[in-house]
Amino acid sequence: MDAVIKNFPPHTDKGGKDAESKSFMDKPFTDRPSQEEVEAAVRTLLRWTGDDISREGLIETPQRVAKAYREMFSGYDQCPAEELGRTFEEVQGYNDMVLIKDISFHSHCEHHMVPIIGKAHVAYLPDGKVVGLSKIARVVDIFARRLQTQESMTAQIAGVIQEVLQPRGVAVLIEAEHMCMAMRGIRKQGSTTLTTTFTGAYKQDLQEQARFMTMLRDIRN
Ligand SMILES: Nc1nc2c(ncn2[C@@H]2O[C@H](COP(=O)(O)OP(=O)(O)OP(=O)(O)O)[C@@H](O)[C@H]2O)c(=O)[nH]1
Ligand SMILES: [Zn+2]
Repeated sequence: MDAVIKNFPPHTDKGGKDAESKSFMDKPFTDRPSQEEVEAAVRTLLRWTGDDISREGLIETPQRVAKAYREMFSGYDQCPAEELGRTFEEVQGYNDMVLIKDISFHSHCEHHMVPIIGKAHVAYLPDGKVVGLSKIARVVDIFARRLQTQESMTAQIAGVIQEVLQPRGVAVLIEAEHMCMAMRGIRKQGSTTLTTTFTGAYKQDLQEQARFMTMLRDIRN
């Protein structure tokens, strides 16, 4: 698996503006440690909690955590652009908004590595072709299963859809609760953060933006 990942350009190898703008399209380069190294690191963290790593309930925890991390961070093994590669043109000339709302996701904040739990709402204005609806949700999941800030994730989702599908515009709204603000630190439960990214017509035309927001709101009420 690692060999496959390494065939993709490293995301740190930004040779210029083009390379940077395409960086979200590739699978990030990861130089993964061995299973033994990961399990040792988890044992260190367990000791950091103050618990006894030799007690029965914790013996297999390092192995379980390593497995859970591979699942929760599987987005590093996937290329979001690939998911959008298959499009459909036979849609009877439909070129109005396609809105996929309430795409639930779990991510992890890159500052504290604790969960971000939220929903993404994604709309685009087709330009002659549409993409399978599930593929939009797959793109959300791929970016969610990486270490994130909510701002980056919002921009990445909009960016890859705009770049690969080339619609007239993309609108992304994410609403999420950050556990690093609820479980620790400031400890504010129930506070939600909203972020938006608009491209193309959604950026240029405030009426299109308003239509997106209205459709989200009206469907809810
Ligand atoms: N902008 C942004 N900030 C985030 C996100 N997730 C977490 N944060 C914030 O990242 C900041 C990190 O701040 P630091 O002062 O470096 O770290 P800290 O001492 O743990 O901060 P506190 O959470 O205030 O205790 C915090 O204010 C978090 O609320 C995100 O997705 N976007
Ligand atoms: Zn955080």
